[in-house]
Amino acid sequence: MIEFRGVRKQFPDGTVAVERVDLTLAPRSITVLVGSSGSGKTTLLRMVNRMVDPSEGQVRIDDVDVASVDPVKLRRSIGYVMQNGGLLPHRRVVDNIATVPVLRGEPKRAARARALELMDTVGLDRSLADKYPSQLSGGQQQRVGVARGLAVDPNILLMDEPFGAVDPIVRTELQDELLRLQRDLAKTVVFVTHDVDEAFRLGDRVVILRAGGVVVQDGTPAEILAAPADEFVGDFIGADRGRRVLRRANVGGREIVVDADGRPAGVLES
Ligand SMILES: Nc1ncnc2c1ncn2[C@@H]1O[C@H](COP(=O)(O)OP(=O)(O)OP(=O)(O)O)[C@@H](O)[C@H]1O
Repeated sequence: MIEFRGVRKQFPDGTVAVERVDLTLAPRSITVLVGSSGSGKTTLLRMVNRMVDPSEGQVRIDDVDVASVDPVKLRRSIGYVMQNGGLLPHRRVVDNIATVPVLRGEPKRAARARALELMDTVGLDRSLADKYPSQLSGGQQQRVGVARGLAVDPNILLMDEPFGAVDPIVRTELQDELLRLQRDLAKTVVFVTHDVDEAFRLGDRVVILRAGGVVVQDGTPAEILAAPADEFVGDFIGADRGRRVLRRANVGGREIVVDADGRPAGVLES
């Protein structure tokens, strides 16, 4: 379980990135932090593995204040997937995946064998193992990033806009893959995005932030859609603009559902 208790972050230049956040994230589920650029999502995420330390408050993992844990040790026990995969360009795919286990002292052969298994897990063909990141497509690179995040067999997986740099079709594939993986692996996932559709698709729970790092709403996608906390949230999720409004329509005696633009969205079961 990850807890943020009265967490605030003010950087030395005076910028307040996170303003007194209290959150408890359920284990083995996906929590998505969503908000526009600069709303403090990345800062909040990085406090979990101490890439950023809070100015006030505490972040606790399973009831231990992370401030009391050696940051290097902490970072090597938590999976971290960043935008563009964050891969080392001069290392082969298999070595990229095995990086942290090797740093932790695992024998190279065992780490490489496990890296190959992880390639299967994330849907990468093993024939790509000896390629360099630049020889892979964007989607394949993101999969390598996910495999690398899983390589230390972490309980917690932090994902910072991991699918931001790929086209919409690949993005949907990667989202499906993450949901499938999560059904099998059941990690505690904290996922950052600025895309509301991605947040609603992936999140068991969604935390909406606004500028200055203030949490404006926190709930399941259904709760947020049913009752946006305020105008800001309504506007942010597109409810106010009618973008998410679905209507019934009757076509040839069968009831279907159409979206705000009149496009068919599905059929209505009685
Ligand atoms: N090291 C730093 N020093 C000063 N200000 C910073 C630092 N890191 C981040 N900030 C500021 O803190 C605020 C929150 O940044 P953060 O990266 O957490 O936002 P974000 O919601 O993740 O944004 P994005 O979606 O653009 O990545 C921004 O105003 C940013 O400019």
